[in-house]
Amino acid sequence: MNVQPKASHFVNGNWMEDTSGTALDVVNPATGAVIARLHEATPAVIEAALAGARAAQGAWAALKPIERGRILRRAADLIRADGDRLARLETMDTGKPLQETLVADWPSGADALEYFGGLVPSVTGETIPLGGDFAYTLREALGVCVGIGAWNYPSQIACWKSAPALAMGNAMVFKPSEVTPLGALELAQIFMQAGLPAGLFNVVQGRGAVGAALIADARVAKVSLTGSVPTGRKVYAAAAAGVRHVTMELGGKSPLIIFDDADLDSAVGAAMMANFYSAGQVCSNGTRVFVQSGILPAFLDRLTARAERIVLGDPMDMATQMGPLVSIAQAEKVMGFVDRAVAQGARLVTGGKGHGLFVEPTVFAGVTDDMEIAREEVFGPVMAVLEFSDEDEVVSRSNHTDFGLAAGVFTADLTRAHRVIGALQAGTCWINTYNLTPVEMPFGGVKLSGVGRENGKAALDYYSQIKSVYVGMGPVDAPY
Ligand SMILES: NC(=O)c1ccc[n+]([C@@H]2O[C@H](COP(=O)([O-])OP(=O)(O)OC[C@H]3O[C@@H](n4cnc5c(N)ncnc54)[C@H](O)[C@@H]3O)[C@@H](O)[C@H]2O)c1
Repeated sequence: MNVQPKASHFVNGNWMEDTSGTALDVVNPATGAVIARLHEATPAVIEAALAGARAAQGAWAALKPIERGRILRRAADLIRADGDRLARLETMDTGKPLQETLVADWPSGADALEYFGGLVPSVTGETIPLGGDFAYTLREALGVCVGIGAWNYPSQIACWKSAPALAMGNAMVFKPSEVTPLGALELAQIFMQAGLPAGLFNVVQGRGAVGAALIADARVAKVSLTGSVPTGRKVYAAAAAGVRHVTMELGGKSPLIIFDDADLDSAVGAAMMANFYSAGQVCSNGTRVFVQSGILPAFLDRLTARAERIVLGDPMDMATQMGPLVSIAQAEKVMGFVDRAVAQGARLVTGGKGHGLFVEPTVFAGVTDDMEIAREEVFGPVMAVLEFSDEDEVVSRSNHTDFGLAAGVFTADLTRAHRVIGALQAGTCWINTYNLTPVEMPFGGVKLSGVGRENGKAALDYYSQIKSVYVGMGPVDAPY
């Protein structure tokens, strides 16, 4: 399958190339082969993208919302009609197994386009009676929005950001992760086929400096980043200089709490989904698995048996359940965490070996709160199991982190489930399941894990601003 795009960038409705930009080779993580050669955006490309977005946005915002929504819903249909090819491309770009990319990545992106396309015509302002006079509010677009993506769900991220942005009448300049640049270019083609006017969705490639150049531009009203906390700090600070709106979807070290009375198989299944899906490269992963003492031996037995059956291999093979990590740098980083966890006294229950970009599903037990493996985001298939005895203790230990992206609770006692969720400092929570992120549900973090929400009705608030209009109905009574 030839995946070399016609050019590196998609700007103002056309492919755009500038070979004076630094080379950007796209590597298939499973084979090591260079599958596409791109160039980073130069100042000329960035200027063309921002100018095109600025020029197109006003007329787009002036359309009836139902007309904008129709184009997004058409884009969703086009994605679904081409689902197999798009999934293969995503697998070649990321290394994630086809059995995942067929159901999770582009399909979730299509859901977002359909959802926000259908939702936006129902967005209204309010009228405020003031005793004769009255006020009303309008929800207006922000203008030009910049989206910056991570490499773990590149196409889903591009859709999750562009769908609410475009629905509300904004234009977007999207910079994919330099590690996975291909999916966003496909999305740009899909939007054009669906009838999106030129200039409203632009893709520019590049490393962090290209993202930084976009954010610094005075034409930009908002930046939405999916990335790590260190990058989030930089992007947030740069956006603050121009007082721009932000959405920050950052990292996590989320707790998954399993009480003695939980259904064992469901809890084990969820813990695996929370650590091994996408080879552990999921921001909301429940990487601190707190297990109550009474169920711990049975939990570890069942978990080990199931983890050792996970099929690692060629991600294009439908039998493969776990592919390589996205890059050799990421694999080396993950193996560094594994080695240090052993050195710090965590008990390796299963896995622990790396084979190039492939890392075995790994479980550590006997993990204590102070170990690095319990404090830092690993972003690989590495689960840390921590023992606890009572509810107050586990809530306090769960919250003992600067992150706050997600959390999960497994128990048969529903009162306890809601009580514990109420006490956890996390933006996205699950009871008796884990890592399900339907587009209807707001998603995002608290504390260092982020600001703002993607998905759900809430996301539209983050791509719009309120205009208040006071209407005077009588003579003006001036004191002078
Ligand atoms: N909360 C979420 O929704 C979510 C989802 C997926 C991934 N993540 C997080 O993303 C991280 C993994 O992704 P990554 O390694 O690609 O993240 P990263 O922070 O290294 O990069 C993210 C993006 O930011 C860009 N960037 C880097 N420096 C920049 C700068 N100074 N200005 C503007 N842009 C800049 C990168 O080029 C990339 O496109 C993990 O921490 C993970 O938890 C969060």
